[in-house]
Amino acid sequence: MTPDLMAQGSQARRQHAEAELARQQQGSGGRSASFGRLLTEGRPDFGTGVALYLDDITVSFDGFRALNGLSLAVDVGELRCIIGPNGAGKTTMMDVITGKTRPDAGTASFGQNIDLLRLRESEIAAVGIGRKFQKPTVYEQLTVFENLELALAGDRRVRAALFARLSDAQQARIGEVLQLIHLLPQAARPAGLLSHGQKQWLEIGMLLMQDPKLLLLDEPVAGMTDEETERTAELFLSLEGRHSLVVVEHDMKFVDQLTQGRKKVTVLHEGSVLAEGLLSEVQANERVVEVYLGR
Ligand SMILES: Nc1ncnc2c1ncn2[C@@H]1O[C@H](COP(=O)(O)OP(=O)(O)OP(=O)(O)O)[C@@H](O)[C@H]1O
Repeated sequence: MTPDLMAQGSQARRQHAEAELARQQQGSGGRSASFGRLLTEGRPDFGTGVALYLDDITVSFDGFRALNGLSLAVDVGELRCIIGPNGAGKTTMMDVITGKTRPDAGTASFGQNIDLLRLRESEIAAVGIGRKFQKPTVYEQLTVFENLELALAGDRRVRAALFARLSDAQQARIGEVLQLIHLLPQAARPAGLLSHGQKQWLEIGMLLMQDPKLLLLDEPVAGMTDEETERTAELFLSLEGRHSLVVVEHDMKFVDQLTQGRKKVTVLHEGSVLAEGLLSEVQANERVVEVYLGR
């Protein structure tokens, strides 16, 4: 291509871009509307008040249905506890939401616009879904503060994150999270010296550094003392509203602390929802009692 043609081409592109921008500013539809959608791609639209929506999800492992027509909706800011006997499909459900397992059928969306089944695991984390596994995975040699600092980098590139200078806003955010997870006095301690419960809080803090809109927590109080369990309930209650939380848990005392006698609990069994309602209601449900007692 001659320099003249190149210049004409770049001028034409600039004119096209300017015209596109002008059309957008006038609020006209057509191409500008789709251009607008392109720009907001990746941000969940919570306009309907629903954060997570699973519909008729089926996952089979060698013909065995770990999830069998599972449908579930979690509202924006809601704290939802999921209970169910061993093998009910709770972990598989988390795996589907985070892109680790692809279902054979069904739909899964984040907000009303993000199709989770089309995204990779890293993309799902990037749109605002954080997952906490049962076992804490913190950097034992690094201090509590450094662990949170690393989490700011998102992809946990250790060297790059530790050598980058923190802005005032980032330092303030780390301070806020330290306070929230009750680890401010431990900020300079190596994470390896923390108790099991404190490590769990630190990992939750690391997730919070990314400000996820939805947090998935798998048996967060397993192995904690009663006091640590109570503090964890307080922490989750303080997150409710600002984040949606899905908590998979076997400890009914903890579920009771979280639901405060007024929040909905979901019972999974054999890969689908067996019952939904207040904890007292589902505990009185005969079918729920049967599956827990294995009759
Ligand atoms: N990769 C896999 N291959 C074969 N079967 C699997 C696989 N993953 C899960 N399953 C089976 O699917 C069913 C649901 O498992 P899942 O781990 O989701 O249950 P769960 O409710 O999380 O159980 P738990 O409370 O014991 O953690 C179980 O019967 C399990 O053995």
